[in-house]
Amino acid sequence: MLQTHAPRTVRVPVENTTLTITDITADAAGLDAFDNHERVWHGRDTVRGLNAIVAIHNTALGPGLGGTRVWPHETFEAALTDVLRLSRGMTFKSAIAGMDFGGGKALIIANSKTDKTPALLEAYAEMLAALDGQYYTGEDVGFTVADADFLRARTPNVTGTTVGGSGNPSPVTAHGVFLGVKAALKHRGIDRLEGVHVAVQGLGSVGWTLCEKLAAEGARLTVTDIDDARIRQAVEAFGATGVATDAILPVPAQVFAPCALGGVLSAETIPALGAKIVAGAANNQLARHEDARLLMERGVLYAPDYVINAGGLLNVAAELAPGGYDRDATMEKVAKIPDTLADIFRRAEEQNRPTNDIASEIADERIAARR
Ligand SMILES: NC(=O)c1ccc[n+]([C@@H]2O[C@H](COP(=O)([O-])OP(=O)(O)OC[C@H]3O[C@@H](n4cnc5c(N)ncnc54)[C@H](O)[C@@H]3O)[C@@H](O)[C@H]2O)c1
Repeated sequence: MLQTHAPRTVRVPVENTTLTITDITADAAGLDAFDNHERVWHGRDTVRGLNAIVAIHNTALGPGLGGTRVWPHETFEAALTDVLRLSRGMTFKSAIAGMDFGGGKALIIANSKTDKTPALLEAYAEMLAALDGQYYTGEDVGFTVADADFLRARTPNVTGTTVGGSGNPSPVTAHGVFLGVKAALKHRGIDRLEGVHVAVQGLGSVGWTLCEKLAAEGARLTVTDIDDARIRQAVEAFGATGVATDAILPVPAQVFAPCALGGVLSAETIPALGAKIVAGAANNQLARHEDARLLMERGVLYAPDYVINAGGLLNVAAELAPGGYDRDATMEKVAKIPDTLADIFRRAEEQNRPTNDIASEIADERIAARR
């Protein structure tokens, strides 16, 4: 297993570069989302257009591992809040999946369709290299396998590459979510997908593959995306019903599968939720941890996001294991996601507590044991 590199001062600015990397941990500590992050770095290169944050939450179990998101947040504070919440989630995701990695995440503030130039990625590769093993990255929203390969040719701290063999993590994430949807239905006494109505929000890499799997077993789909073309494709491919983005939450489906961005379930939106199960891929589905209690009080079974969507992380982490990527061994680990969920659902019910309380307790115990 990899050696943990404690966060420390990075050797930047590197000679002959326009990149600067600043430790902004103290600034980040002022935000609600900070939650004792070990280190937060800001990489800036005005010449090459890089404006990136790398957040390292907790390295008790190993170096920070988490994808790079490319998203054009309107303010730096919004970006920082997003990356801090995502990074913290990675700590829990790794811990509960039994992995020897810590929580980390990166966010490049940019539009992935228009701003993600080779020069920007070059600068980002320099930033990752300078962090020298504190943080390993991979795909997330707006960051593709091709981007990962581009970085991997310049720095070793990159997973989810064709070079390392694991490639795109999204199909593996989707498979884990699919198994998780079934586990949630099973907990509610439903043993087959045929005729089950699932509302899917977001038809990107994960959401689309999830729809394929659900449709193949006879589920009835209602779908949405901000991209109308994607909705039309899903209507054609799966016989799905397409709805506007603001109409997905109230759909009276059995399962709501959020597969877009985070924060969709909040005190404001939960009263409108039509489904009695929430099981999807998106990270940080709840606006606040406490919102899981609102779901529980409404009789909604919530599959904690970082438990159900751990497939992709298991897949990319396998690239870093001794001996390299082993697909069969990885899929065996993914196949345990429904067991973990079933255990969480059972304990939550017995103790009359929200499922995410139980999940974070299990993760905390593992981190504390290592300390
Ligand atoms: N890709 C993975 O392996 C992986 C692993 C774990 C978690 N996740 C999480 O799952 C989610 C989806 O990831 P992805 O890789 O499929 O991303 P993606 O970028 O391929 O897809 C996201 C989709 O959501 C759509 N979308 C954005 N905002 C929307 C809105 N308000 N309403 C409806 N649709 C909207 C986008 O148009 C896009 O089609 C993200 O939250 C990501 O962090 C992904």
